[in-house]
Amino acid sequence: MVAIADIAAGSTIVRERPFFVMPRTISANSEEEHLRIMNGLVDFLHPDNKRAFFALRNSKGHTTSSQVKGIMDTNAFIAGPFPTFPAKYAGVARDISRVNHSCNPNAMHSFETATLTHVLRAVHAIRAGEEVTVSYLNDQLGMHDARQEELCRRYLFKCKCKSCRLTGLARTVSDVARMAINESAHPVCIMKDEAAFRVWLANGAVLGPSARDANGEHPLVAAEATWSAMEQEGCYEVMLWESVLLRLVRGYAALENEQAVRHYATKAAALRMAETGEDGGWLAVAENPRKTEAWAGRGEKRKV
Ligand SMILES: C[S@@+](CC[C@H](N)C(=O)[O-])C[C@H]1O[C@@H](n2cnc3c(N)ncnc32)[C@H](O)[C@@H]1O
Repeated sequence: MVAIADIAAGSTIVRERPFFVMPRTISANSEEEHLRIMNGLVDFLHPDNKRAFFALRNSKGHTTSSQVKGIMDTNAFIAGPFPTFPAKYAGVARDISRVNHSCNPNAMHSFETATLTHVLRAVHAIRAGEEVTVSYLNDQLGMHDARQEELCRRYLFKCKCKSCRLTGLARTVSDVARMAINESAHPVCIMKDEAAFRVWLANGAVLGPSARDANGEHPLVAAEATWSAMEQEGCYEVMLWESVLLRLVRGYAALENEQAVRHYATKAAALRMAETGEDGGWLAVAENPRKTEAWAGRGEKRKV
């Protein structure tokens, strides 16, 4: 899929009802039952949709028991969750199923249970003519060889994305950056960084911008390094990105750096929009940094 116009960060690229949605597994050891249901659902499609379904790529070829299964295994995306049945669901769609994979993707898709639609949104600004990509990986923070192994095992292709085409030192730099993001995303690490940041923030008005935190680091320099690694690799780890951006916004608000607060709050708004379709209150912060709690906190400290 290629963008035919410039697309703003966080905005919707495609919103699409899947041909159908079904549980990814029916129950253990019931491959036959699963196949029977899948074939039944395809038979039931409107002829136009059935043609479009069979026009989708089948990368599994003869390695699967049927063409329908091969197409599903190649193209299905996660759907749900649905409140009625606690299983993982998969959906397949005419356009969204055409989106190629990148280990440094510029879009992400989510599923709206209320409207039964797949939504594809931009993670950052995409220019007209650029390919729109998502990640197929379970572990996007894996290093080059691990990513290639997962894509080859699950989808039988050798990834040719920008990150996978890196060689030599550039590949090592990318692998090391992903490893660092992975470490920062560990819940213990997030909690430790947050605790150190809080101490720094509490003393912020006294310590000033060059102060070190309880870890011996400047918390904003550390958070900025993590954020720039995430941007470089296109890996916005769910557990991590919001805590890092929140730290940057609060920290720069404490230092009364309006431009930096705007910058990071705008990034957070776009990522929240890409994930959920809502900005999570980040746009209000970007519009008025002086109204944030951390800004007021520093003012209060000064009066003491
Ligand atoms: C869901 S389909 C994507 C749409 C497909 N390119 C098409 O033409 O319909 C997935 C298949 O596209 C190809 N593909 C997707 N991303 C790729 C990538 N980064 N590098 C190489 N092939 C890729 C692989 O053959 C993969 O099995």
